[in-house]
Amino acid sequence: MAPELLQSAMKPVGFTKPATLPSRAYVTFLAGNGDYIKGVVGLAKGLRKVKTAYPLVVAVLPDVPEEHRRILESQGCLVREIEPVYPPENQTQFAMAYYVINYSKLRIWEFVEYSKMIYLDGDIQVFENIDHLFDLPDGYLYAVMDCFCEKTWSHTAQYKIGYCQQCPDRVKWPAEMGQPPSLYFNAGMFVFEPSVSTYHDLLKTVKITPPTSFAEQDFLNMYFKDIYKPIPLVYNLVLAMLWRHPENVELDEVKVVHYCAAGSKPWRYTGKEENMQREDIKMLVKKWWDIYNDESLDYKKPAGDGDAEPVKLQPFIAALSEAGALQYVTAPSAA
Ligand SMILES: O=c1ccn([C@@H]2O[C@H](COP(=O)(O)OP(=O)(O)O)[C@@H](O)[C@H]2O)c(=O)[nH]1
Ligand SMILES: OC[C@H]1O[C@H](O[C@@H]2[C@@H](O)[C@H](O)[C@@H](O)[C@H](O)[C@@H]2O)[C@H](O)[C@@H](O)[C@H]1O
Ligand SMILES: [Mn+2]
Repeated sequence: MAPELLQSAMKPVGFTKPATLPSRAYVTFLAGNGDYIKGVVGLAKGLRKVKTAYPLVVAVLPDVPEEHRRILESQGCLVREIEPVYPPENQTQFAMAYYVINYSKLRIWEFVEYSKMIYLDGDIQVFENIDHLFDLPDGYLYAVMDCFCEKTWSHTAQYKIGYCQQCPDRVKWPAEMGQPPSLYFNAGMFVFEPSVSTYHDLLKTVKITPPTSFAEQDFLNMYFKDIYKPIPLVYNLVLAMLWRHPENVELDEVKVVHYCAAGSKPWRYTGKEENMQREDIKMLVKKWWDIYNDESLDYKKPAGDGDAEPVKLQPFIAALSEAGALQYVTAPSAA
């Protein structure tokens, strides 16, 4: 090999990382300048604790302040700004007034640099690794079935007759009311495949779909009705299941907890609302705080992350020096 070639071969070349992006990622959604940032930081640390192999993308609305975005980046999150999505003008009373902003979740279908993503609400915590869900067969949307028993459902026919898909035999769906409702998922957690065509069709459809009380959750259930596949509730424990369907819950088996019951958001927990003094709720809120407060789970930028990774030259240099090799100079470290 010509000397000058040898020379260049010995510099710690800018060993660029492979161009391929991870084709899988977790994604969550953050709006406003309020305290949901704590939920997302907790989620980022929880995913790190379970040693997920994939990054966490945070889709942020323009109203998320720079300071919060920096906090998320300091926790290793990939922050992506999205534009809001508004439902058509409507007189609908959403179950919670702020649900209108949740339509903006639909923007995550445009994150097509990822072939498959797992969406998680910011009020979710992952206590056991669920990376295996990325290996579920393509072509479906996977999510956990919701429960219709909370007061938030009091406007619905199923609530009025006491029907819930979690226990379809307790109160059977009356034949005179036609078919029972299709299986309905909680939109706080789902496995999906970003797609430009689906994204555009979602946005086109949302513009002509009258909004309903559970906002984008109702919309997503309607839109994906034919490809929705239920997965076990261990992947998204909607807390109300603990008092509405305890027979369906094996708490020790639960991998993902969704703090969606009124008063259960750990970062603003007071214990005053109904069911919030339950021992299992207090235990789950403490589990969330233990992760949130664990500094050992803070993101540590890998040494030389993002810089050129010097090629390991020592063995090569040793061999050359034995062969009475030419004088050489190593380039300064990139660090
Ligand atoms: O002020 C808000 C309200 C909601 N969210 C995001 O929207 C998700 C859905 O709202 P929420 O979890 O409160 O609905 P729930 O599951 O409690 O019905 C949250 O988890 C957050 O990721 C947010 O970032 N800021
Ligand atoms: O915007 C609508 C929201 O609807 C869902 O929350 C509901 C649902 O879980 C009900 O079953 C509960 O009774 C209720 O408490 C809870 O808020 C999703 O968790 C959330 O991500 C979001 O889609
Ligand atoms: Mn939620």
